[in-house]
Amino acid sequence: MAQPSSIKVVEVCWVAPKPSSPDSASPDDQSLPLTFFDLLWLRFPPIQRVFFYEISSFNTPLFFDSILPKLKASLSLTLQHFLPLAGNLTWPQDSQKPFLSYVKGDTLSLTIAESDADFYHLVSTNNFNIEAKEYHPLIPQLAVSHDQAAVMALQITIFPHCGFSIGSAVHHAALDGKTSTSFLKLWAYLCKHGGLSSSLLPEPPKPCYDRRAVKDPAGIEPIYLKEWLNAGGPNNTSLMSLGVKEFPLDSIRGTFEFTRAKIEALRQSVMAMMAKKKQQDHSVLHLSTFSLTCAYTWVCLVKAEEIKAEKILLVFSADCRSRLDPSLPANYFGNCIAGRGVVAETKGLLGEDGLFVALNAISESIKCLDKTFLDGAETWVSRMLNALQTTDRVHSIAGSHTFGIYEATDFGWGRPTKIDFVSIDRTGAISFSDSKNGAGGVEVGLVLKKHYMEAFASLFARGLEDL
Ligand SMILES: CC(C)(COP(=O)(O)OP(=O)(O)OC[C@H]1O[C@@H](n2cnc3c(N)ncnc32)[C@H](O)[C@@H]1OP(=O)(O)O)[C@@H](O)C(=O)NCCC(=O)NCCSC(=O)CC(=O)O
Repeated sequence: MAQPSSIKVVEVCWVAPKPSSPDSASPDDQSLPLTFFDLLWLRFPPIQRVFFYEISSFNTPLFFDSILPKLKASLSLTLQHFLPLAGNLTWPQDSQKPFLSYVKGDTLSLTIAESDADFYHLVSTNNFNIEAKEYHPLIPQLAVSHDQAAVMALQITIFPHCGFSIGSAVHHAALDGKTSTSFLKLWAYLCKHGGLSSSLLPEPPKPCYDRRAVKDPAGIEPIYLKEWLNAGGPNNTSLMSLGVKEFPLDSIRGTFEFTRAKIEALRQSVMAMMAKKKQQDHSVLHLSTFSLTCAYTWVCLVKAEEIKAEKILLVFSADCRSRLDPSLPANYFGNCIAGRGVVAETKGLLGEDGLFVALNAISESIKCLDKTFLDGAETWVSRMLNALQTTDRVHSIAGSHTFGIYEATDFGWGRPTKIDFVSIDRTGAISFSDSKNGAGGVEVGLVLKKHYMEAFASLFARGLEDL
């Protein structure tokens, strides 16, 4: 394990969105209602991520004289298009429901810190000795009170002679993974290209704030509001996060890669398995990159954790932007995801055909998505609140390999050396992203107790070797 390290806050900056014209002092106020997709996450703790950048000629004067001014100026320009991120989620006493609000003068909190931790230890991927808590000092606090919560906070941490990290904390009621990734993509693009459009690379799209297209004929919104108002006391309009189970303190982080070749080999082996079983209709399984990598990871995890329960639940999100009728644009700002619960018998997952069992369950859920993605949506908040109170292990997926996060977060000093989903140590989720090594690979991240991580690592590697 690493030596204890210390972190020093150098400065807390308040970054304002850049005015759209030199004459205006700051952008106009903006208020945005929450849809039922947003309200689902109202009292969910922040989503936390960290991005590490290694720079060969890095030194502290270079950071303060050149890198930081560019990061700040491009952040201010990006916020011009993402005003709610500089604002707050608020629930005034006289308002029936909370909403997002940006008012003139609102700013985003950007903390600048310096760490003496071993950068190379923090970015290592195959030693399985990064304690989950070692990333916590790299993440800023998101200011939350009963009636107001910051939407986003950022922290840039310098590692002298090595590079820096960018840590983010984001309120999930304001935006989902697709929108938060689009913010990072635009920030990185504007920083790299000095705020100018590049003729070679198109500028990432700006967000769309039109919420009229999100229809709620089933009246899900009042159901969610009632659930939240009754959570933790009657008529409770508090925005404070509800207690989430902490993961054991001795948990460690692990990152695992599926190369494109291994994903293909996995697909071929499943098809061969199906042929052997004389199930000629290959179309019954949805053999996408996601379902294959998700099923494989799930089976390894159930085996590694020696799950004893009779059945085990896996929850993943489906992006509904293109699934709604009429559809929402891909750049729709906010939340537009539906939770999908998949249940499988633990015995089946642990058996010889475990991968097949997992794939079957995941495929079924994905195949009927277009018709049923909002079925049971009225119970999502109550189910989430129940899940918070049970001790049962639920496996879930955070992020998506389709977001292309490694590829699009080069701020001008190269792609990230490592990206991690810090908050999975609280949620116990499996994080998904594109692979650091690119080429169509997928990276999954986990936080587990050390002996489970070692078991998982061995199962993961052995299974792929055998393909
Ligand atoms: C439900 C799904 C997971 C199912 O994924 P699948 O890949 O199995 O299924 P799919 O129908 O999307 O795609 C099937 C195959 O078609 C391809 N495909 C799909 N759409 C395509 C398009 N428009 N053009 C070209 N190809 C396309 C896919 O690449 C895949 O091929 P191939 O086999 O090559 O792959 C996904 O559709 C989805 O919604 N993903 C986004 C989930 C998400 O938003 N997560 C973040 C939650 S928020 C969160 O977690 C917090 C945070 O991140 O901050």
